[in-house]
Amino acid sequence: MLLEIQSLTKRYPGSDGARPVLRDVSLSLDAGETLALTGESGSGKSTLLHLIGALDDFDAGEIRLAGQALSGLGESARAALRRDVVALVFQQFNLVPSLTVAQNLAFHARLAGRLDAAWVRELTGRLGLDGLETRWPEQLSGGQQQRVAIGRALAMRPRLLLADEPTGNLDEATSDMVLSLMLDLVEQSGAALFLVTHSERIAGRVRRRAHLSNGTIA
Ligand SMILES: Nc1ncnc2c1ncn2[C@@H]1O[C@H](COP(=O)(O)OP(=O)(O)OP(=O)(O)O)[C@@H](O)[C@H]1O
Repeated sequence: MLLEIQSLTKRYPGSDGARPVLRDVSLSLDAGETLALTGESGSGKSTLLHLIGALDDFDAGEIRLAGQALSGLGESARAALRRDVVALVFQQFNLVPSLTVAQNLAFHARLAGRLDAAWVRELTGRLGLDGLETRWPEQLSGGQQQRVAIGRALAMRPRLLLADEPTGNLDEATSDMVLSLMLDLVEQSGAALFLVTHSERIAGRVRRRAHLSNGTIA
C-alpha cells in the first residue's frame, strides 16, 4: 500500500483543544489510484493533505507513506520523503517568480537529483507550454501557471501527487482542461493522486471518492 492512514487525530495548539480538527481518520491509497477528498470549508481537508505530505505533526494514529511511518520522523527523513515520494500542487501555483517556465519545470526534479530532460520536454509539450519556456511566471495566465506547477510536480516522478484545490483559481473551462491534463499525466506516469476539492463537479471526474465532515471521514 502506498499510503495508509490509521485512526489519525490532529489538534491545533491554541484552537479549541477539546475538539480535534481531524478525528479517527482512516484511509488508504494504492499505487496508481486516484482519489478526490471533498468536504465543506473548514472540515480539515488541507490539514489532512499537509499531514500526508509530512509538512506537519499529528497527535494520534499513524500515516504510512511507502511503508514508512511518519510519526516521530525527524526533519531530514521528512524532507527525504518530500523529495523522493510525494509532490505537491497548491491552488496558488507557488511558482518561483525569479525563474523562467523552463527553470520552474525542472526545479524540484533537479533538487531531487532526478532531472530527466526528455520527460520534462514531454511534459512541456503535453501541458501545452511549448514556446513559453523563456517566460516569467508573471507573464502567464492562471491556467498556464497551474500547468507549470503540475509539470513541475510530475517532473520529479512522484509516487504520490498531493493536490490541494489545484484548479480552484481557474474558470470552469480552464479548470476542466487542467484537470484532464493532470489526470492523464498522473495515469501515464503511474503516480497515485490525492486531490482535495470542495467541488463535486471536479470530484466526480476522479475514480475514488472520500468525504470529510467535521474532521471525520463520512
Ligand atoms: N495552523 C492552524 N492553527 C489553528 N487552526 C487551524 C490551523 N490551520 C487550520 N486550522 C483550523 O482547522 C480547521 C480545518 O482547516 P482546513 O484548512 O484543514 O480545512 P479545509 O477543509 O481545507 O477548508 P477549506 O476548504 O476552506 O480550505 C479549520 O477550522 C481551521 O480554522
